[in-house]
Amino acid sequence: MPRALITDIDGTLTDDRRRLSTEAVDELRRIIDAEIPVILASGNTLCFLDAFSHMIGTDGTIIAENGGVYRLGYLGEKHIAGDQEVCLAAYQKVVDELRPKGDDLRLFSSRYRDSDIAFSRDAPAALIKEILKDMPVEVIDTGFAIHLQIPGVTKGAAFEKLAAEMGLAPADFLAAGDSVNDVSMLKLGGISVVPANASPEAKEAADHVMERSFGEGTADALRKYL
Ligand SMILES: O=C(O)COP(=O)(O)O
Ligand SMILES: [Mg+2]
Repeated sequence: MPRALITDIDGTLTDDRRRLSTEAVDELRRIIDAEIPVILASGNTLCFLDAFSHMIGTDGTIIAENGGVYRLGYLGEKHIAGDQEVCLAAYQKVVDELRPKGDDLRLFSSRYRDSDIAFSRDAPAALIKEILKDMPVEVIDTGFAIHLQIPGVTKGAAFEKLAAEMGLAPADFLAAGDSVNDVSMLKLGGISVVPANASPEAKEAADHVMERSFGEGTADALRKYL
């Protein structure tokens, strides 16, 4: 049985409007009080995750920017992976191509990002992938934002490094996620679960698809496996 948790946030602990599930928070606090280690893993920024970690009560062990940034505890070294300059050049190429056609592509929290680029879903990811097909970037549509990240910089890659720093193996973890940016960590978890709203790729990568959606489905998984 798992003895640690790694969980995504948007769509896994929240609903589709990013409203946090109080049921999920109650279950997280129960396992935190049982001294079960928790990694928060998100496409959001480090400062978002620091605030979230304090409000939930975890120890600040986080993966941000889909694995572009990760850190053990609040005081651990802030590891930065990838190359934001390459992602920025790719974003500019997309803007040059699509803004004249009226697509907005608003940047999300760019001043607080160290590794990736995230922007609004104002154009289909498939079109953005086509525009960037000759550039060394991954286009990741999480359902909440589109991210540009360097190949190999994933939540799963950061998960392996953080677990080692924690003296644990990925197989010791229950892994919970909802979207394509969680597949790499779902495949590494000892038991992987997704709520009913998860994307097809995430459902494919998971061991169990919960009956309920969003944070309530994840709360059911935490109750069942931790
Ligand atoms: O940042 C996003 O696009 C989605 O965030 P998540 O990884 O917590 O679901
Ligand atoms: Mg998510």
